[in-house]
Amino acid sequence: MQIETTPLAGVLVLTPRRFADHRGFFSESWNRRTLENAGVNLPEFVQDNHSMSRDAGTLRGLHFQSPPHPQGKLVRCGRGRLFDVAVDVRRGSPTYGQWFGIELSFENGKQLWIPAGFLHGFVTREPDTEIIYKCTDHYAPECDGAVRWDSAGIDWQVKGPILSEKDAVAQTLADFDTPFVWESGK
Ligand SMILES: Cc1cn([C@H]2C[C@H](O)[C@@H](COP(=O)(O)OP(=O)(O)O[C@H]3O[C@H](C)C(=O)[C@H](O)[C@H]3O)O2)c(=O)[nH]c1=O
Repeated sequence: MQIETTPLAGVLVLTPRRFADHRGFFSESWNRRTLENAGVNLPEFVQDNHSMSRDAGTLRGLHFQSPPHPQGKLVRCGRGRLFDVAVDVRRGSPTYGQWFGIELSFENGKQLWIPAGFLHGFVTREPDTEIIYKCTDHYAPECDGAVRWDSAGIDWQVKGPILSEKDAVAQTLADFDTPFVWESGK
């Protein structure tokens, strides 16, 4: 397991080992003990999500769940290719409003750990792209929120993305009154 830090404290890039042979490959996509042995203690996951986006240029985000049901997410790409982004919205964070993006694909097997306190979104780079992610809290529609994809200065490298109705009318980051507080060292 390769573990890389990012410029946003708490956000990690994880790359599980792949055992390739003449049939293809095998990989442990999630193993708590492997991470704990490497000094990474993630919260408990209680829900797995899986979505498929038919067209390249489909953008889902920027989403969050506010307290009391904030969600940390461990994200990977099961098929195709996508650009995954986390935006720091923890009040008081030295990187408030900053974003980190990375290409996740079936080919590269990379995963992005995004703690609670971040907006999350992605744009697909290929048709029929599937995203699979583990969440640290259950879906709570009353806590579900969105911030406009184009209001955080993110270089999505996409023009006219395919959006849900909800995402098309979301608030801007400038108008967002974050419910998350920076807890240094977390
Ligand atoms: C998120 C979620 C949704 N739903 C239902 C609610 C809607 O009827 C339907 C589609 O939901 P939505 O349009 O919010 O799905 P996405 O646009 O893919 O949203 C997700 O995409 C971004 C990138 C995320 O990080 C979040 O997990 C989530 O916000 O699934 C559920 O039943 N459970 C859930 O956990």
